[in-house]
Amino acid sequence: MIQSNKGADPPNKKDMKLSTATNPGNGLPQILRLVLQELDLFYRRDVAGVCLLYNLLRSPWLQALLKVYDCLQEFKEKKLVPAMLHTQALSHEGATIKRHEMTGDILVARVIHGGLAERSGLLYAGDKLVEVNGISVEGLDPEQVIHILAMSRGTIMFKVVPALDPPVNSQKMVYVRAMLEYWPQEDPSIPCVDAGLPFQKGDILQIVDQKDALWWQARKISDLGTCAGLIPSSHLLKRKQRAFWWSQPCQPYSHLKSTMIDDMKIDEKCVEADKEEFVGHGQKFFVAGFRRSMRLSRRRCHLGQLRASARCSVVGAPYEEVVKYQRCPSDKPRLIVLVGPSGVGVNELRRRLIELNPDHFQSAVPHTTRSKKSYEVNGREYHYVSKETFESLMYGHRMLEYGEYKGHLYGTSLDAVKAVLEEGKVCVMDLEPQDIQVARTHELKPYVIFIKPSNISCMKHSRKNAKMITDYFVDMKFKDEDLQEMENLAQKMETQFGQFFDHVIINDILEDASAQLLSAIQQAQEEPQWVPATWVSSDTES
Ligand SMILES: Nc1ncnc2c1ncn2[C@@H]1O[C@H](COP(=O)(O)OP(=O)(O)OP(=O)(O)O)[C@@H](O)[C@H]1O
Repeated sequence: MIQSNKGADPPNKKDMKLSTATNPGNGLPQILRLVLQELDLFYRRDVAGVCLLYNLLRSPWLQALLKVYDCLQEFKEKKLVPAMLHTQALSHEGATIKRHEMTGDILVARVIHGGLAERSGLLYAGDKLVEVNGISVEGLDPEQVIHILAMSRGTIMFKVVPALDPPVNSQKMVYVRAMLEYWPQEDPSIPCVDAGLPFQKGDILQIVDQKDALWWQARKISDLGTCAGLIPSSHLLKRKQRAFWWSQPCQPYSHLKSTMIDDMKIDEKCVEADKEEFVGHGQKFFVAGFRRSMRLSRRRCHLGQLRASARCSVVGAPYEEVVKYQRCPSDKPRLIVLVGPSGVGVNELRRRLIELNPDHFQSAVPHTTRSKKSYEVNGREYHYVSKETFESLMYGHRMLEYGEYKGHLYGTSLDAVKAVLEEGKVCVMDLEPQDIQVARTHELKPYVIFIKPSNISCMKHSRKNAKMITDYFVDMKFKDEDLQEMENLAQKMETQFGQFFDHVIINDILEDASAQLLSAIQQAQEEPQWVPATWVSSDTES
């Protein structure tokens, strides 16, 4: 990084000399002044034609041209670039330098967007650095140049030979969602650590410069006032990802502890009947999608997948182009997806939301291959289908999620979700994090809310009377290890899938979390949000 202008000292004599390109005592302007004095005498005597000549020579455009001529003369004599030296100082966060591999010249590698160097318009990538504060940099390493800069006080003067063709930034501004995190300090390949921009999964970045194939310049949208920083280009990150992938031994993912114990037998009596209903506004509602068997099947099926996807997620696109999307009131509502570790309260929050306004919020009716019970109605609790039908939905990619429980298949179809949205209702569903990708289509435009547990000491208090459902017991009190496991799983979900979360709610006080959920859903439906660019282009197909 070029460091300069450390103090607020006025420009020194050298600055002044360098920044004075023309000497008013010499050159054409001086000759012109003398000619005008002569003409003035004739003008007063009213000699014919003198008035015309006098006005011509006094015209501002001629004066300006002559000044330019004088500047150019001086430029030619000094062979270097006094015009560049008019700058008093460069920003301390303005440019990076490098050594040319063949010539050994010190070149400006890049000018950082938003820094003083860029705003001054006086320095461009490719410019050759000749002197710093009168000291020649010829034959020096970039580090030695930085050292000279670090030792300098007050205004710093650069003498540069400009690049022949300063690059023109004609690129359009692009916004991306970071699908991984990046820490410049941990990246030995970054050309200038100080110029690096650290970011987290899910951060929205404004890419301001993609001229370099390997290193882009970007800002976080939460911090647009600052100057840009260096980030690895998509191409470079993919290369790094591939290298990382091949360097990893194939692990059985023992670090992701499963809550599922496959070989234990389930006590049929413990997992009670599927029937669930609740009362709201003086009416009895049957709420689909809350069946215990359904939730248990989902959990059993997907805990295995969470392990498998740990490796797959490494090689996805590092950046996803995003645009601001504002839903029109006439558009279908966006799908609301709740994600969270088992027991955190996803179903409790969803149930409360629907109870609050069942005409506005609804769950999708799931499919099952188990037989219908006497009190159930096809299409109300479940869509009852044969195994063949279910499998054809699965293999035809018509299922957003599915799982097997006690020999029966359970799942939520795309059509069931669309049916709710087409009624103009907000469909609220819970998904395992590895299924979010399947739901991310321009048709559903899902808004993903991560329900996160609060810390264990808070949960011990808030979950005192709470009951959880396991494979073996229906209403079991939370033990300390259950809370610990919930916290661990939440961390893993965030680490692995945080890039897909549009919003995070910490479920500590149930009433607060419910209110936050309601307001987040309203924002998702009514306010502009960043969504993948492919969701809003006119010719997009999901
Ligand atoms: N903030 C909270 N304070 C107190 N109790 C809570 C809170 N959130 C949820 N609970 C209770 O915790 C228990 C588990 O919640 P819930 O069934 O919603 O979990 P879940 O995330 O849907 O997981 P699963 O699908 O495994 O049941 C329920 O008894 C619920 O009432």
